[in-house]
Amino acid sequence: MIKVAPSLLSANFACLKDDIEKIENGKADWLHYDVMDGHFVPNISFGYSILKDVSKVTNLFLDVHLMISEPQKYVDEFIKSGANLIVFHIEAMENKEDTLALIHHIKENNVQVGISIKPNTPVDAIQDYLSLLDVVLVMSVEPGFGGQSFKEIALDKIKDLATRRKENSTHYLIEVDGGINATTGKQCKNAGVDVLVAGSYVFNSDDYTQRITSLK
Ligand SMILES: O=C(CO)[C@@H](O)[C@H](O)COP(=O)(O)O
Ligand SMILES: [Co+2]
Repeated sequence: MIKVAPSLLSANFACLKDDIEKIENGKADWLHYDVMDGHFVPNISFGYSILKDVSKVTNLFLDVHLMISEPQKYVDEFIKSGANLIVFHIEAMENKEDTLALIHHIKENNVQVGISIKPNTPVDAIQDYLSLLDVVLVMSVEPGFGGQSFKEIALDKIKDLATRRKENSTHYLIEVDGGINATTGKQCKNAGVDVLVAGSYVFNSDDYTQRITSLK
């Protein structure tokens, strides 16, 4: 069964607790938490203090998507604030040594680890890390904003990641993020995705449960 991870970026920040309860009651599997620093991406969202408060009002698995430069500098704060999964961008890393150190650091803290790739980054850029990852996050929009249109290039990457996983007996989940609705969600499902992130499709609706169900 596919997992659905509503992105809190499209929630009403003045009533976060209510919106979180609604998606939890609506059978969301994960809560996707988008962190933006105004440097790696041209937008600013929320950081670890809000994550800490969020973690106190939900039992949902907290999927933290770090769209920040130098993720190694801040990762401990997100670990302390209740992240269950930390996903960082390969484009934010300077070299292989730092990338491996960050992966191992997150794992040693008993938090799951993922790497994300932007639409123009090939799967080959993360080939060396695939066996170490719990999640690969394929961006189907340029990171930075909710409400954009799905880029089809993500479908080939999902298929490619599913093939590589089979060939190499690795275990990562394939997650897709950006422009997901019932139609694009189905395309991703057919390509072999495991986790659908959906922001505006879920939260710009009067019935979150119906939207989550339609993705499953
Ligand atoms: O990481 C991001 C955007 O950078 C996402 O998680 C968005 O928040 C998804 O929003 P929709 O495209 O589903 O509206
Ligand atoms: Co995201």
